[in-house]
Amino acid sequence: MIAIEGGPVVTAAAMRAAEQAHGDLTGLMERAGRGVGEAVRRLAAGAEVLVLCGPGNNGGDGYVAATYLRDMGHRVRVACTDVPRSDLAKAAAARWTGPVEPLADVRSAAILVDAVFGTGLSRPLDATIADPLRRLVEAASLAVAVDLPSGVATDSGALLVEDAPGYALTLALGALKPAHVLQPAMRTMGAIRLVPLGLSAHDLSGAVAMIAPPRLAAPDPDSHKYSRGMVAIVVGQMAGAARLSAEAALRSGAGYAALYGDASELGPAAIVHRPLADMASLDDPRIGAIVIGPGLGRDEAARARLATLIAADRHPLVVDGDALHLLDPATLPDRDCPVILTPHAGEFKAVFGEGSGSVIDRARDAARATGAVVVFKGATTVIANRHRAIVHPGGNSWLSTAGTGDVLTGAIAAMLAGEHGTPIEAAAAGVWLHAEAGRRCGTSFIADDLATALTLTRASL
Ligand SMILES: NC(=O)C1=CN([C@@H]2O[C@H](COP(=O)(O)OP(=O)(O)OC[C@H]3O[C@@H](n4cnc5c(N)ncnc54)[C@H](OP(=O)(O)O)[C@@H]3O)[C@@H](O)[C@H]2O)[C@@H](O)CC1
Ligand SMILES: Nc1ncnc2c1ncn2[C@@H]1O[C@H](COP(=O)(O)OP(=O)(O)O)[C@@H](O)[C@H]1O
Ligand SMILES: [K+]
Repeated sequence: MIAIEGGPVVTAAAMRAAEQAHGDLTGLMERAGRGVGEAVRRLAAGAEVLVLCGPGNNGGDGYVAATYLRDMGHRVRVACTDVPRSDLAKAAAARWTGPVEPLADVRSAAILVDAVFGTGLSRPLDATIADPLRRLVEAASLAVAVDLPSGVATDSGALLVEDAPGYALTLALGALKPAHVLQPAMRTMGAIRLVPLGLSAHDLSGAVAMIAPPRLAAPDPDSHKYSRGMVAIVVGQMAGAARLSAEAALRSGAGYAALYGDASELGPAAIVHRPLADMASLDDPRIGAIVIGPGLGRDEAARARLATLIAADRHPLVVDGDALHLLDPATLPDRDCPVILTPHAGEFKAVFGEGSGSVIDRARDAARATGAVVVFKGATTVIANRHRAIVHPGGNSWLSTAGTGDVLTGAIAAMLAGEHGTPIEAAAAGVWLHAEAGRRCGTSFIADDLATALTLTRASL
């Protein structure tokens, strides 16, 4: 089992293609089943294991794992939902010489290994499988899913079973699949670990990757406040939101954060306040990124300011909150300066409509249509540009409190202004810092605490 940070996230079809490109299908199943067997053996500590096998290759992995456990002298029983149907599963089942019990009334065991369905699940589970599976998972003291919990749709993360039971551990085979990073599937999986199968990075070269911690260097010895990145924030009707973004930008490492507009002088004294008589005030070439949207309001003045900034095309932009409701996405593709859009689900729908597929698919489609970096926020956050996507599978659900999105906007703007990588890398760095600050904040914190925590989060890198 190896770390999964930065690794690929691969759809069912791409996984099958990688398997074909590899060629040695028997070898892959051997490695998968053995990897599962080794992990289960370590965790089972001698307790009896029940392996449930389905008709396809997921079931084949189960037969290989059961055979390995038996050969190691472990107490193991096998039950099946159906006879093996794929050639690989037939060959694997033939090497299991013990009894195979029918699923319906099989006795539970302390350790349950679910190898019923993996990436080949094609429709909802019917009750003849779902009911005994749920009973056995719930009766086990440790339930382990092989590749995916049976009942989880690989590419969308949807649940194709009612009252899906919860597993302690899911052993992803070869690579993570979208369901390993998407809700509601993820909440049923317990800890997720990867069993490497030796598939080449080239064969797995999906365009979607798990987020990894950013590499953020300390300021150069000769750095000054502007070289560290200057962030300008357009203030609208609710100045508090803009202040949160400004504080987050500074605590993420920006050297200078200025609020442009009518803001009260509340908040950290380090935040600079400037009037916004006309948009020419934002022509300052030292500005590295402009934030527009947090607390902006949706009146005509706000709409005009956004349109002016987009048309001017003079600075990188981070467009959030209210500005997303005022945005005409058709104005984006021809810009030279990067644009990062940070919608939550409601804002995403307002700009791009419902879209189709998973949040990964929808974010990628939006990025392709606009040329912008799209940060689709939610329990899982997807950061996409025209060519690739980076997924943050969330973490602390206490982030669901007002103002945390404004903090994220500031963190992303700081990374963009500080030129921490390409725009998609800057956006991903901001998302990572924000989530890690959220993890450090624990429970029932407020957005102000989250902004404060960014300083120590940055220090941890
Ligand atoms: N890719 C790789 O690199 C590697 C992949 N490996 C493993 O292969 C797994 C994928 O195997 P797979 O393609 O055979 O699909 P799998 O999940 O076993 O199910 C297909 C079977 O289930 C059936 N079926 C489907 N839904 C059903 C339902 N609701 N109710 C009832 N039946 C249903 C379906 O029947 P059908 O839809 O045709 O009627 C078919 O018979 C993957 O997750 C991993 O574990 C590793 O071994 C090695 C490396
Ligand atoms: N359940 C959750 N789990 C993890 N992160 C979450 C959850 N809910 C919200 N977040 C994160 O919190 C932030 C909320 O942003 P947003 O909805 O724009 O809030 P606001 O508009 O109040 O600032 C986003 O970064 C989002 O990814
Ligand atoms: K499974």
